Amino acid sequence: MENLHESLLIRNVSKTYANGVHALSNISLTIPPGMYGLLGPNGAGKSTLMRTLATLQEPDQGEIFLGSLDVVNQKEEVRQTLGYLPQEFGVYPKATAEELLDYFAVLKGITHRAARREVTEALLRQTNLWDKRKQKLGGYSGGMRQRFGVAVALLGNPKLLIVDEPTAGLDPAERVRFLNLLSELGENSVVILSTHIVEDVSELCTHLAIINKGQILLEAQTQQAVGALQGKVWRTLIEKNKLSAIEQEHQVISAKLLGGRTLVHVYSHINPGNGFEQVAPDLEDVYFSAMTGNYAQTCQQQKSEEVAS
Ligand SMILES: Nc1ncnc2c1ncn2[C@@H]1O[C@H](COP(=O)(O)OP(=O)(O)OP(=O)(O)O)[C@@H](O)[C@H]1O
Repeated sequence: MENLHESLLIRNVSKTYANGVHALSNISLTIPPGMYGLLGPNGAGKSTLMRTLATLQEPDQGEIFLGSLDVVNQKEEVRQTLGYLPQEFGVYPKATAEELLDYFAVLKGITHRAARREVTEALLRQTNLWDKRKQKLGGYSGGMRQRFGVAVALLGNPKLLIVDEPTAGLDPAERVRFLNLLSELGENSVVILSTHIVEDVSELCTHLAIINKGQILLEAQTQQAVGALQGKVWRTLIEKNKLSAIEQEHQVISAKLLGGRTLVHVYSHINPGNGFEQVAPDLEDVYFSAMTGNYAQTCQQQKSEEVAS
């Protein structure tokens, strides 16, 4: 069993906005220490959940516990141990990284000057910004700004670190640097990475949840989720105009352009024939299978096979 007294427990959380959008419908998740991926398309409800966990908005109903802390009713205590890197992270362009981090450290309650110098130096080194500490933030690249955001979020050694869509807009090299930084973060705190980019989760997160239209479609260990599709994913490369025929005959997981043709992945318990070949499943197959409802079918089938044996 996971370490529940260090975990983040989300129980039956719902949120409906004034315009009637059900952003979260009865969400329950158990998030253990370590890297956890919350994966879903635009509008799925990820930011609503992240802002709720970050005590910036309230759910209509439900409970959230970080260890023994009640996140909904003990906001101040939670904020003492929370790091949050929002989707839009604004910085003061005229301040240097060193100045602004020092300022945020004061706000976080690190009032002793020597202690503050030690903490800010350690964080600027950890985020690989030490050499750029005297540069104004207005001149930082997107990736450097995101890493500075992590330095701010890590002030005070948070037990809960929330990172909302961090790699959107980063170039490939900056993205890799940023993901490497996240992967080095302690295993003792809960780190939630909210994203619509499947590779971010597959490269980093031991556990994940897939969310769509305010509902959790899947909550699993990443490796196990991929393993459950073993032997059930088949691919073929076709001309684009054959896709609708394939869609009528098979359960299509995904279809994407590859060198002018269309690479199709389908879900099937048996060899679909017709030039399909079996392919080792990956997290993208899990994601699209969950989105199309095929993943739930896999789990149902596995359960009935277990009962039968
Ligand atoms: N303040 C708000 N008022 C009304 N509706 C909102 C508000 N914030 C979000 N929504 C709606 O709630 C749903 C979930 O939005 P949310 O931003 O949580 O999703 P998301 O998964 O983070 O998507 P994105 O990646 O596009 O930010 C969407 O339909 C969105 O339009």
